[in-house]
Amino acid sequence: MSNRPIILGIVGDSAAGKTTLTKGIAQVLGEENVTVICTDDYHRYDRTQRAEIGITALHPDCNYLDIMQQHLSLLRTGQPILKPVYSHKTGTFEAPLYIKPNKYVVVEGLLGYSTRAARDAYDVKVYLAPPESLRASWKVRRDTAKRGYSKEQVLAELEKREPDSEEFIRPQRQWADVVVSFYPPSDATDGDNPLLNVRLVLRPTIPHPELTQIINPSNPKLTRAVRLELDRDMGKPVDALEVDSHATSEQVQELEHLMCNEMPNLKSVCDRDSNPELGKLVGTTGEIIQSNPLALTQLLITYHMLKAPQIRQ
Ligand SMILES: Nc1ncnc2c1ncn2[C@@H]1O[C@H](COP(=O)(O)OP(=O)(O)OP(=O)(O)O)[C@@H](O)[C@H]1O
Ligand SMILES: O=C(CO)[C@H](O)[C@H](O)COP(=O)(O)O
Repeated sequence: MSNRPIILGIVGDSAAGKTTLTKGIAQVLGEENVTVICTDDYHRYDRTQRAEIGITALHPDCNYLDIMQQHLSLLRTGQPILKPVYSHKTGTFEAPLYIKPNKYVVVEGLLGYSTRAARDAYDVKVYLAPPESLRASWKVRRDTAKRGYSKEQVLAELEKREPDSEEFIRPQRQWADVVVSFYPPSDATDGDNPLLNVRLVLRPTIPHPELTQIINPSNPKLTRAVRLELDRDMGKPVDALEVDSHATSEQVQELEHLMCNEMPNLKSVCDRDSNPELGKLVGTTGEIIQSNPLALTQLLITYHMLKAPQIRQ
């Protein structure tokens, strides 16, 4: 089918930032063009049952991965699904939802790359890997504010989940085309809420924008806060692009133009005036923060979504 939806996967551990990044991408692509699927809806057991059985939500046996896989295959060919619904508010299941895929589908969750058939459904695969200490602080803040847990409960849950994180979640990093790690700068002074840098691991599994100009020493202005280097990730050679939080808008825009000039469709996205939400984040006290590393991450992923129709079989 030539005009099937383009499917983006965003996988990572709990509170790694999947929903936050998904919202940013959907905003850039136009909410009306995007169907968002959270794979938490494929949990096999509700919260009480999980506690009784002594299984964590991260374990493959705790999820209907076969049904998730079937649904991904249906969405890939543009067909509708009847999706289960899990509520984080109540910890129980609600009535299923009829979902017809839009032009773009973003599938975010814990175990999206855990089977070969599921992995085959995506056009672009992203894995989120913040440092564990940052993820823990995000999880404490989010679960106490929005999911009705105490700080002690969240910390105990993180400890209980660690073996499953190690066995089932983190190995999925190897399947990603892009690994995104937001991290605090080494000289961060802003308590637990510093503006974050980003490191983007670019695997040669999809064609990335031509960015080698960045490592050209004739452009030293760009190399300070924006760096591209050759590296290894899980033993395999990769490019690693780093953008510091103090990169100026001018520096970031130079990088953006390298991407945007290659992709005519992306030009309208790159225009900050028509996309004022690019890189915007809600801070701890509800304040709006502008993050250039986030803006660039959103743009790179959007680049791949827009480019996917040109390279799909
Ligand atoms: N790029 C970021 N910069 C700053 N804070 C972030 C960023 N991404 C996520 N956070 C913080 O981390 C919290 C958890 O993020 P989010 O809800 O997106 O995680 P998730 O991976 O979708 O979690 P879950 O799988 O448990 O639903 C957010 O409420 C936000 O406070
Ligand atoms: O890791 C998670 C992903 O969001 C959740 O904790 C998991 O979905 C279980 O949900 P709950 O915390 O509501 O019991």
